[in-house]
This record gives sequence, structure tokens and C-alpha cells, in this order.
Amino acid sequence: MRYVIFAAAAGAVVAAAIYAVSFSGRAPVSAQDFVNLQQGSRLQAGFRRAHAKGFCISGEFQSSGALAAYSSAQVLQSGSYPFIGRISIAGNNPSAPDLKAPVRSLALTILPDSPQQWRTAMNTPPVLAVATPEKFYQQLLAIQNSTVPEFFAAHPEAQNFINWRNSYQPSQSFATERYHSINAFYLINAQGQQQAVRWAALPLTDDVGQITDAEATDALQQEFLSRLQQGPVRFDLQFTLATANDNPADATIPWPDTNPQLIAGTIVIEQASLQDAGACNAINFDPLVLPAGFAPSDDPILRARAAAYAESHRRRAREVLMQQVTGGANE
Ligand code: HEM
Repeated sequence: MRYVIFAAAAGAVVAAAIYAVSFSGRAPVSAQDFVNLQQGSRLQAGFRRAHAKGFCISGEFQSSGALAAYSSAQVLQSGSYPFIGRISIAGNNPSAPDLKAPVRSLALTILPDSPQQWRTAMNTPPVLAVATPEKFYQQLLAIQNSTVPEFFAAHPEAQNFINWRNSYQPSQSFATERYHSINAFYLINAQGQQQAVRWAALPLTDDVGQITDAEATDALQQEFLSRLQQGPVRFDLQFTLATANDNPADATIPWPDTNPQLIAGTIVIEQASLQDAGACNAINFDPLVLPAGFAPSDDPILRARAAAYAESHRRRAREVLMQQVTGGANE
């Protein structure tokens, strides 16, 4: 497995050290706690501890400039910007069957070679079941212990997530899903004004796709790769603006459809490659790697994510390095 340790990872490790001790709430949970739980008892050396199965994509983000008045970020000024991305499914198993995954994901780093780069990792649900890292940890425990109904019964704030889950119909293609930032962020313009936002990638194709072998572990990956041979796959990147009624720190509550919505541009996916040979594998899609013109909201889940991703990245980078140095002899 080829691997490059990105300089940005060092910053993320610092973030892990800072945020692991600063979670708010009753029982603090560290990045190590999260990653220990997520990796489970069967270690998959060299792989992400969550969203272990995926593949790399690349292409360009064609920015409309519609958000330029809200943010000084280069990616939101009109123009075309390259990206490296990753499409994945949730879970810690790098060979899990695509069609059984409860969550599908799209991660991007736009302008990857620039200090103006923007990283985002988006999932299919539009909201979370719970609003704090501690409760998220308890939810992961409930999933592992098969006690999710009891967990949801004790957490009425999960109702919006449950409603989404009950109405969600998984599609036949990664190209026809909607992927959400879930957590909110701020855009900041040249005058220093802030606007809370969420965003979502919305599919631009009517072609629902066809799974040729539903038993295949890689059914969705195969569908996407053959679709890409016919031409690029496109998504609109839609930003929803918060109003005074919305709480950017609480990812359990959907924002009304009546909020202003602007299309920031189009994500044009042009190429894909297997992850162990692809440029995305070494990237930690930390949601707090933000360019000037973006800032995190006060949502505590965001800090927990940054810390946990850094810990997962640290572990997998070390494992890959050890495999290279020792040929796996010390693993
Ligand atoms: C406290 C809550 C969360 C924790 C602890 C967590 C943990 C993790 C970890 C450890 C990884 C692997 C990182 C790596 O090794 O590169 C990961 C990947 C990922 N997470 Fe989360 N996550 C959380 C919430 C979320 C949310 C809310 C979203 C969606 C908005 C999300 C989307 C993703 C995606 C898309 C990836 C894969 C990125 C890639 O392709 O590399 N996660 N998560």
C-alpha cells in the first residue's frame, strides 16, 4: 500500500491533543476511546477505523460564485478548482458488502495543494441522532450491543434521525445519493460578517443505475466505475443558510426547507481509482481543515470528529509505515 504522510496530519494530531481533553458534558470521551470502540476487536491494520471501505475519486469543483458575498474562501469564488475525494461506506470492515451499509459517504478536499484547501466529509443522513460526543459514543456502544431501540427510547432528540431512517430508500448508485455536511459551519466574508450554513451534495443525474450482481461485495463500486466510463458524475453543492431560529451547534435538528438555499457550484467527478493505489488514501478528511472564509460552528461533535480522525489517521499511518519498513514482520 503506497502512503504519504501529509504535513496537514501533524496539525490534526495537535488538534487531537487539544480537543481530547476539552469535550463538554458529563462523561468526557477521548479520541482514543472513540477509535478503540470504532476499530473493534478485529484490527484491520492500515485502514481507516471508520469508513474503512471506499475508493478514490478526482475531478473539479466548478464554483458558481453564488456564495462569494458570504465568504472570502477561494473555493467559493467563481472558477474551477481541482479536488481529490473519496466515496465510502460506514463501518470498520474494508471488505464489507456495499449494499448492506447503513450510511454512504462522499469526502472532498478541494484545492488539495493549496493553503486555501477545503476538506469536507459528508454522509447520507441529514441529521445526527444525538448532539454531543458523549452521547454519540453511547450510540456507537448501543449499536455494538444491539440496544439501539432502548438507546433511541431514552433520547427523544433522535426522532428526526429516526424519521429520516424510516423514509430513506438506499439507491442503486453512489451517484444518486444526497450527501450532507450534517454539522454546521460559518462562512466569513471580507467584512468579517458571519453566516451559519450547512451544505449538501445533490445528484444531477436521472439515471438510477443498475446493479449487475447484487451479491457482489463491491456492487456499488462496480456500478460507479462503469458509470464513470460513460462520462463524469455530477453533484450540485447546495448551501443552506441558517436563520435566527436555527441553532448551528445542534446537528439533531433539520433546518426548514424555507431557509435560503444557494448552489455554490458543481462537483464534477472525472476519475476514480482503488484506494490503496489512490491519492485519497493518505488524506485525513478532517472537517476542521478549513480555508480562510470558513470557520467551525460551536457544535461539539465537530471537535470530537477532528480529534478522532487524527487518532485513526495516526494509527493507520504508523501501521502502513511499519509494513513498509518491516514487510509486516513486526505487526
Ligand atoms: C463524534 C462523531 C464522529 C466520530 C467519532 C467519527 C469518527 C470517524 C473516524 C475515526 C474516521 C476515520 C478517519 C481516518 O482515518 O481518516 C471517520 C471517517 C469519516 N467520517 Fe466520521 N465520525 C463522526 C461523525 C461523522 C459525521 C457527523 C459525519 C458526516 C457529516 C462523518 C463522516 C465521515 C466520513 C465521510 C468519513 C470517511 C472520510 C474518508 O473518506 O476518509 N463522521 N469518522
